[in-house]
Amino acid sequence: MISAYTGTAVRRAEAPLLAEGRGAELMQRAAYGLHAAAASALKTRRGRLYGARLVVLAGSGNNGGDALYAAARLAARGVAAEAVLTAPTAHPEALAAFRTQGGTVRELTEVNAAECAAACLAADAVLDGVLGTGGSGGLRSPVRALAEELNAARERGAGPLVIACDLPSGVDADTGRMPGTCLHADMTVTFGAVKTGLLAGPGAVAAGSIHCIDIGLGDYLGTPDAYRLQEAELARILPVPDRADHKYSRGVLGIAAGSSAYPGAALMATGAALATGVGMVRYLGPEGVARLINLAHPEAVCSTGTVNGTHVQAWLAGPGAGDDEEQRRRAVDAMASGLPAVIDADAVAAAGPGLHPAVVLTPHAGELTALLRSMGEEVSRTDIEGDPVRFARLAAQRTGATVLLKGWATLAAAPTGELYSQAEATPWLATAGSGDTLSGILGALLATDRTPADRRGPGHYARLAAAAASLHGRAGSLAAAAGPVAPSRLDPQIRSLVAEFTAHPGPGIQVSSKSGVEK
Ligand SMILES: NC(=O)C1=CN([C@@H]2O[C@H](COP(=O)(O)OP(=O)(O)OC[C@H]3O[C@@H](n4cnc5c(N)ncnc54)[C@H](O)[C@@H]3O)[C@@H](O)[C@H]2O)[C@@H](O)CC1
Ligand SMILES: [K+]
Repeated sequence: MISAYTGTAVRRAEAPLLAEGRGAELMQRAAYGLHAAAASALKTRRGRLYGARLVVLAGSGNNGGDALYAAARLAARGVAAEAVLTAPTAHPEALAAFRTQGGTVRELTEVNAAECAAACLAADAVLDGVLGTGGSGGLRSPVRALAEELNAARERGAGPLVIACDLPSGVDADTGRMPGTCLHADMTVTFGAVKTGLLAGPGAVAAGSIHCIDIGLGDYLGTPDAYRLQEAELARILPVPDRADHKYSRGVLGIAAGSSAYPGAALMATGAALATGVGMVRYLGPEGVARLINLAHPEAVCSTGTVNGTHVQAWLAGPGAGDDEEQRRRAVDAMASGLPAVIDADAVAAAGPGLHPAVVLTPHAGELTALLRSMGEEVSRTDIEGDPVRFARLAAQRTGATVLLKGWATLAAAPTGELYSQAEATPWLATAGSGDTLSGILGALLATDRTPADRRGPGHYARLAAAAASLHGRAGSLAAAAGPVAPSRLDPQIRSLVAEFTAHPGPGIQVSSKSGVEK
């Protein structure tokens, strides 16, 4: 599992080490890791390191110091390195080390901005050391215009490899907010611990791949702010029946989804739940939809009954309910049943204060906007997309439910503040029906959850929701390898991932850190 910390927490952890006079040592560790990651990326890109062209953008702070020291090491290995100073001052020792290794230096001004941008665009790689955890507000002129040119080149599929030092400059390390322009990266080499701002919101989009370098803050970091599940946790969470099991003990999921207007949602949710592995699906809904379900999934047991008269371990309600009053009623009853329940799509609007953490609301940003407004919060969809950590946590805290906020990085927030972020999804999953399959996977994980009640600590349901988002994202990415994703055809990928994870728990993301990041 990856543990993430706010930038503020990382700075707090550094403070005692700085007080002991160990700042330079920490910076050398950071710079060494950054240089090694950059060297490896450059070798992959152009075959060899020697002769590569590098531009380092260096701001006035320690972030610029890290980048200059790393560039000095690269220059010592035969890289042609130029520094563009984005502030009137730069870390003096790092700048001297860079010059000693033959690096050339110029200061960015309004006058030479176009030349500096051209140098960046002609380089093999740009090291972004403009702002780190000490930055506030977005990038300012003239480096803002330079960043915009590099971002535009990236959009066209051109331009250099951009490697962010600690975090993409202009991203808020605590939250992932992007108050103005930020420089988008192909990879971010972050120090001490993964920052929450790299796992959520615009920061997660801008960061590219994340590499964490251990600089020895482990003992000082405290409680993480957020988590990302890896393969090992998925393997533990996915349901595996044992020999003593029968269909009821494995877990029965009640699904109240679909309507005569939207029957497909019920089909996709049921298919995904069966592919994830439940003992039984009990479907409640209109007879016409039930007939379609029985054609596609003969193992589902269908009726037109009520939530309160149906025995299950967990509920899934809302997908495709549309204007069907009976389905809406069932969603409300599922929320009030006291059982774990996934509440999706239109049914999210019926949520409000007084729920419990085993109720998992699964809105996208638009549905979360409506929910928060219904509780008196003045918020727009843009606000939520810009700062999803804050609003996912707020919605969980206001409702008492767990909130799974869907997006590029999907967030699962518990009412007690625990937060998970999963980003395995492919943009091909941004298509109608994706939410229905995600809700089916999550419904299955709730119904088959065998964690003893006294071990379901705070954040338990956020963890299950994150596991569902991860499995869904991975299934979508597998399917996308063969072309555009159709959520109704995702079941084989879900099944094969469940088989793979439950047979052979895979290794976690390779990270060099012992502190802040666990496998
Ligand atoms: N403190 C430490 O011991 C370590 C820090 N490390 C690095 O140090 C970074 C933090 O360094 P700093 O605290 O010096 O902060 P930064 O390097 O992030 O930048 C701070 C400087 O930028 C200015 N600034 C803030 N916002 C700005 C904006 N929007 N536009 C222009 N200038 C702006 C500030 O006035 C200040 O001079 C980390 O991100 C990391 O890269 C690493 O070297 C590891 C050790
Ligand atoms: K940076």
